[in-house]
Amino acid sequence: MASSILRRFIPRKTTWMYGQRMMSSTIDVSVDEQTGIALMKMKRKPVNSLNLEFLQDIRNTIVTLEQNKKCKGLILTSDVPKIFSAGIDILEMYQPNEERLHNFWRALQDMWLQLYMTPLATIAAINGHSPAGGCLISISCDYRIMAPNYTIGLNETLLGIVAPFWFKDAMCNTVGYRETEIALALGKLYSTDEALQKGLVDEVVTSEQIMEAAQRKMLEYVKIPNMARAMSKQLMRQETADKLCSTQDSDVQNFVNFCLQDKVQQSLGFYLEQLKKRKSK
Ligand SMILES: CC/C=C\C/C=C\CCCC/C=C/C(=O)SCCNC(=O)CCNC(=O)[C@H](O)C(C)(C)COP(=O)(O)OP(=O)(O)OC[C@H]1O[C@@H](n2cnc3c(N)ncnc32)[C@H](O)[C@@H]1OP(=O)(O)O
Repeated sequence: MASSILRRFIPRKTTWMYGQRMMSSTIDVSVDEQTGIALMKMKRKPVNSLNLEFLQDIRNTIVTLEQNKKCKGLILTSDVPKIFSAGIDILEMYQPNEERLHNFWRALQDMWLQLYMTPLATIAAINGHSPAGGCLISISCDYRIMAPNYTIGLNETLLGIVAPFWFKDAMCNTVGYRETEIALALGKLYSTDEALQKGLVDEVVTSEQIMEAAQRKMLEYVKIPNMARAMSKQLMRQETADKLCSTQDSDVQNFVNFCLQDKVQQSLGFYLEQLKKRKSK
């Protein structure tokens, strides 16, 4: 179902499959062939930040699961305590190698297109903080369950950078135009309760209950006739995905030009310093 455009790039082969288990250094995946449900745990320590190779691994895993005839649904969660994903690895954008920067953004686009449009049913079990790119992964799933006392949102402006149009579109599709406008301007990180209230997440359960809740909800999804469910998702999302598909090259170039500006580099350097200072307090 994912359009042929999404399959133009062959992902790196760094994920190994042992029967119903797939492993890479950053991802652990198991598939329950009885239920058709796969569980993907992100484990790029310390904070599941998204660098080039991790993004390729995530996409590669989704492609492999799509090819598994027995797999119908995917639950995404984190193996890192208290952090779902800290978003993009800021070190990919700070003082970058230009060629790698191109490849990095392309990998982010490709991962997003694969996840957003996958015919698999997807549930994010958000068991930790989920800023920026972490929020993007969450809102690209079909359903979100979050544990209490964490934060989620598109906080890019706090770093002196701007969420690209496709982050904005995915957010708008989730919480609506006005809420997105406010959220992006303020770089708003929502508490779990606020996120539930605004519809950024669909359900809140304790950390202890989150996997069970995700499994329960996923059983509802995989019970629906597969093709009908996948086509209804395509109906809702294709237009948004096509907007990026038709402008991928210029989006990479805009990102690279934006990142290489002195002002942006200064902001990123400052933000990284703040992160380190906060830690030493
Ligand atoms: C014209 C426009 C065109 C195109 C668009 C232009 C621009 C592009 C925009 C790109 C979109 C960006 C998306 C993003 O995802 S940006 C990243 C945003 N992420 C964050 O702001 C999160 C920052 N991190 C935190 O808030 C905390 O770390 C967190 C996740 C709450 C965890 O807290 P804690 O458990 O206390 O852990 P530490 O803070 O001590 O962190 C441990 C360790 O990890 C480092 N780190 C944290 N986050 C990141 C990160 N995102 N990237 C890289 N490194 C990170 C942190 O510095 C610590 O490092 P140390 O070496 O000190 O151990």
